[in-house]
Amino acid sequence: MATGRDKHAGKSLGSNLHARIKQARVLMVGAGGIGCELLKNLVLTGFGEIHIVDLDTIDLSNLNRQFLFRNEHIKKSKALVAKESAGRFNPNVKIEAYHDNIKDPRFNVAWFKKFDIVFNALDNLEARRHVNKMCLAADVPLVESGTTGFNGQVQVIQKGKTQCYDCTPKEAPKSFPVCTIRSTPSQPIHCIVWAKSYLFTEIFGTSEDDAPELDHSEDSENRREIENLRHESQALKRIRGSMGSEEFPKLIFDKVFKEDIERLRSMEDMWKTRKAPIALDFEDLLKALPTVEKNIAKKDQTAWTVKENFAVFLHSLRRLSDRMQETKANADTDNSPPILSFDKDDEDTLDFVAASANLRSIIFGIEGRSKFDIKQMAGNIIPAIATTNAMTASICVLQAFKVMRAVMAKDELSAKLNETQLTGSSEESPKAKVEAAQAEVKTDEAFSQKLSKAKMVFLAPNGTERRLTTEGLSSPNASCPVCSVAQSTIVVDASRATLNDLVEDLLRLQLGYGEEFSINSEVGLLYDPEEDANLNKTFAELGLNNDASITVIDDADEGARVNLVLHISEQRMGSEAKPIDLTQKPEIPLKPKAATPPAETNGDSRPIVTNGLTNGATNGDTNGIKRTADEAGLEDDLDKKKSKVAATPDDDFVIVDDAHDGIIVLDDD
Ligand SMILES: Nc1ncnc2c1ncn2[C@@H]1O[C@H](COP(=O)(O)OP(=O)(O)OP(=O)(O)O)[C@@H](O)[C@H]1O
Ligand SMILES: [Zn+2]
Repeated sequence: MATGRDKHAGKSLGSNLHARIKQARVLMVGAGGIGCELLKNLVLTGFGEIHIVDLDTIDLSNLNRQFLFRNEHIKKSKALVAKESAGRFNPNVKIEAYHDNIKDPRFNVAWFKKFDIVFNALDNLEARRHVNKMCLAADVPLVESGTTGFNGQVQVIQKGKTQCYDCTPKEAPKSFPVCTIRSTPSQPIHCIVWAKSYLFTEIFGTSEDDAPELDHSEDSENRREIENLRHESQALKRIRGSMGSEEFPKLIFDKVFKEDIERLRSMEDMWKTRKAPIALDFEDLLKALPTVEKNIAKKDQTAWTVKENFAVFLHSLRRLSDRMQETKANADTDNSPPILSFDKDDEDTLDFVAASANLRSIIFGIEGRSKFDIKQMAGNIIPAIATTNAMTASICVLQAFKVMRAVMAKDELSAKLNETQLTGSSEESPKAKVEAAQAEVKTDEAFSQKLSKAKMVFLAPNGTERRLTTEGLSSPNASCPVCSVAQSTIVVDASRATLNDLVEDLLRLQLGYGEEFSINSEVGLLYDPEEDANLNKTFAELGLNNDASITVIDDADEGARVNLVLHISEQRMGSEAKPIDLTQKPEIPLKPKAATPPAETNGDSRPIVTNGLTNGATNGDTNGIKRTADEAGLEDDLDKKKSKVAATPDDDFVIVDDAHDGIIVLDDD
């Protein structure tokens, strides 16, 4: 029976679920904006054992919303400080913290299997995808979440039952064609990307070729200009050599704000339907310099005039050049040449990018932006909102309750099954076997039925009918390259087994693969019919060690099977034993014939959230009319809850403010 600190949680959840939660072992990946809120919720609800992984240290800019962190924690590990701060809320909870990347090999499939449930509180696509894969491989439920500004999203993922994170394609971060940026800007963002990813990097960094914002694909419009632009960059690089000299600022200025502009302007075709750019004059602006306020760079809320931008440009260029010269002087001669990189929180780099972007905007007749706005745009900052994070984190926990109910249903039936087996006459009897199979099906059904109460939840800005909207969980996408795959484990003696053993013995002979297939590892292609250079290399030579996985892609024209993921378990085997073998022969279904139509794309690293009305319309909540209890799956517990809210709460939540014991059960239908 729940007492003391557990009383309310115990009453809200019902004693069975509450007791199970106390036994639960959970993993939380990411201890940032959502993570801090989530950890507090998990600890206060009474989840028994919580493991936290975060690779980062605390930054000043985290403190406004990551409330487990204080000034004195800056530069310390997020995971360790989060553990320390949240641990004080409930001494009964065991917390383990790891200051590490979740992709580290020590967090392998066996390690993931230890958890009843995993929560993602991450900020990037790559890590989200990795955890998604690990949870699929370990068959552990995952609660995935993300926020952007006022938008939030929570998704429950369970192998074989629901869509996984990769069932819907995700868009790569937004990029711009290189010609828009370099030749025909029309919006402030184009000039900001130019200043940050081209001008700044050409003068102080490595080449622009690496900038993700620039799309170098040579379509018909791009191709014409790209060659010229290469010449321009090379000329700029030559000027870079004169950094530190008196004439350096003028050389740069004349190059990018005068000569390049005049060259562009001379291409008359380009300006038939666009306003032609007007070059700036260094000497004219220099004359106006004495009239510019000294601390203009500090005024970050208003758009500066042309002479103010010029002043900030000159001043920041000098500061950055001095920094470069200084690093160069102190640099070890063996090391690669010093570079600076743009950082929105580095005042010198921000001033330079803001002033250069605005000067270019003026040239192209585009509206200038304040330094404050440019900081947001150049840093790709969508303001993180503490309230959105808090609401999203609480929805994660509400969804986790539903997952835990499903887990309980599974536990219960498995326990019964074990009992029957123990008391049964003979384990080998056909009757016992049939009973065991039936019980397994029943367990799976009970699990699925409970899990189907979980929802995909969207948090959208005001102005829609409801701030929170939900959608039932969809079944896995049959063509998903990540979850609609067959999986198996292979035991490998890495020093003896070659790729050829895998191809010939295991895949062709044992699993019946034909000629057309390829094998990929995390680092890329290992084998296909044209790429046989690795065949004689051993697993050890190919860097395929314990816990690595490889994917076999069947490319047969007819009857191709779904991708096969093979997890490697390294073992030393005697020289007479096969150096590579399957632990169990996997069933590999055929690929579905018709591809499912592409689902809605889901934004960049954090999910873009569909707006509330759309969701409402697709999930039966048409025009804000509330679904009936039956539609919402509440049929049998609505009455129970009305009479006595917390005594035996079962599946869904309805808002019932019970005057007798003051407990509010939340509506998340
Ligand atoms: N591969 C990873 N392994 C472990 N932790 C990760 C990994 N990738 C990201 N994280 C962590 O996920 C958290 C995400 O939190 P959040 O979105 O609030 O970002 P932030 O860096 O704290 O803030 P902001 O990006 O807004 O400045 C961060 O603490 C980050 O360190
Ligand atoms: Zn999937």
